[in-house]
Amino acid sequence: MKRFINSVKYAAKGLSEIFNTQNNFRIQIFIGLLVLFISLFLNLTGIEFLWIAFAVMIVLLMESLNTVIEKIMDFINPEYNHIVGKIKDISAAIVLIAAVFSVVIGVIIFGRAIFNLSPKYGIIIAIIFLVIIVLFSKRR
Ligand SMILES: Nc1ncnc2c1ncn2[C@@H]1O[C@H](COP(=O)(O)OP(=O)(O)OP(=O)(O)O)[C@@H](O)[C@H]1O
Repeated sequence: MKRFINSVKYAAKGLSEIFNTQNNFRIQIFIGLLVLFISLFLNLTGIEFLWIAFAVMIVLLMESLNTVIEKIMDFINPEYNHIVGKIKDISAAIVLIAAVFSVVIGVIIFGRAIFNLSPKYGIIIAIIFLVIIVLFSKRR
């Protein structure tokens, strides 16, 4: 039991490290709180609440992963390095994909609950995102 409590303590230290050093994490927590709070006032189904919770948490998870990767890279190679730059860029891309996924979930669920919008608009956003990746990624 003591070991479990210690693990929770270390995890809490990790969380406060991310919170104190990452501006994006703080913004994502603020937006997440707002989204979760608003969802309480909407007539959502259990599954929709689940997707909203998932959307909020997946961004925080990926931002934490991004922070870990950045810190590892800074530790093993503090100097400017082309490969380090690429790894950090890809790590940032992971967060972006999660964020767009969350927006898609939000548009589908909030769109229906607030504006009676078709879920297809969420899919259209996902299509636009994927098309942008294809169009703007220059092949080398
Ligand atoms: N050591 C490095 N070598 C090459 N490019 C780097 C290096 N460090 C950062 N970069 C470039 O700068 C971008 C931002 O990196 P940085 O580590 O500052 O992340 P950040 O998103 O600003 O996070 P944080 O504010 O938490 O440090 C990277 O995606 C990469 O393109």
